[in-house]
Amino acid sequence: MRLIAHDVIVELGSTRILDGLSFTLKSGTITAVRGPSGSGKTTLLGAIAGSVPIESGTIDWCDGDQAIPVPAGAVAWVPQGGNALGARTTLDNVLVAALSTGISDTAALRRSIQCLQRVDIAPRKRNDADTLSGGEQQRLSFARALALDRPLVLADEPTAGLDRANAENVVALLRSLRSRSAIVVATHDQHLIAACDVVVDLARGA
Ligand SMILES: Nc1ncnc2c1ncn2[C@@H]1O[C@H](COP(=O)(O)OP(=O)(O)OP(=O)(O)O)[C@@H](O)[C@H]1O
Repeated sequence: MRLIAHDVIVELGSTRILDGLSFTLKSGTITAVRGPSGSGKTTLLGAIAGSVPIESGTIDWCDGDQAIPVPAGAVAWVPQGGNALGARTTLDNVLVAALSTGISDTAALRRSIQCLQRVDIAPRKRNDADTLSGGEQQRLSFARALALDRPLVLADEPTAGLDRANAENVVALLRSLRSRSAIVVATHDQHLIAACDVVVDLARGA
């Protein structure tokens, strides 16, 4: 799978946020989108995911000879600061994602436990998500993304606010996901950038 962006322009209100971006992402790679605060990193992830409308240009999902708009069902989004339902258990949070893929209840439970083990928070599975630490919540977001099992993973500042050990865990997790997905991270973190295969530099949306 390749994702090809050509001359992408995004305007929000009267401001041009992305100004003619072109790049290619490939399955099996981790791409870092790097740039100063306000340069448009989150906006770019949103444009790829389809949640931010594009003024002009194209973002195509290419599988074999076919080029189509990025299917909503292809994207797993790991938002900055996590996306847990705080008053539900850690397991429920992952289960919701697993069940949304259409697998059976039994398979969803099995997959959810595996995903929690993979991010090393299975011992907290019965605890409400809002009792998890910041690092654990970040890992829970990844567990949800893993449970969705999608070919494109978009992670917004996945190591922000984490100590070095937790940030290293996230980097290891991203690298292990790489074999099955294309991964894009918006980040300022030099350690994470060093672990990526491709770096897209953004400055004032270009
Ligand atoms: N809905 C909106 N309407 C107008 N401007 C917006 C809107 N959303 C974002 N912006 C502006 O677009 C620019 C890019 O924002 P974006 O969040 O993509 O930057 P970023 O590089 O991810 O920043 P950070 O590193 O601080 O998270 C910023 O100047 C922001 O204020």
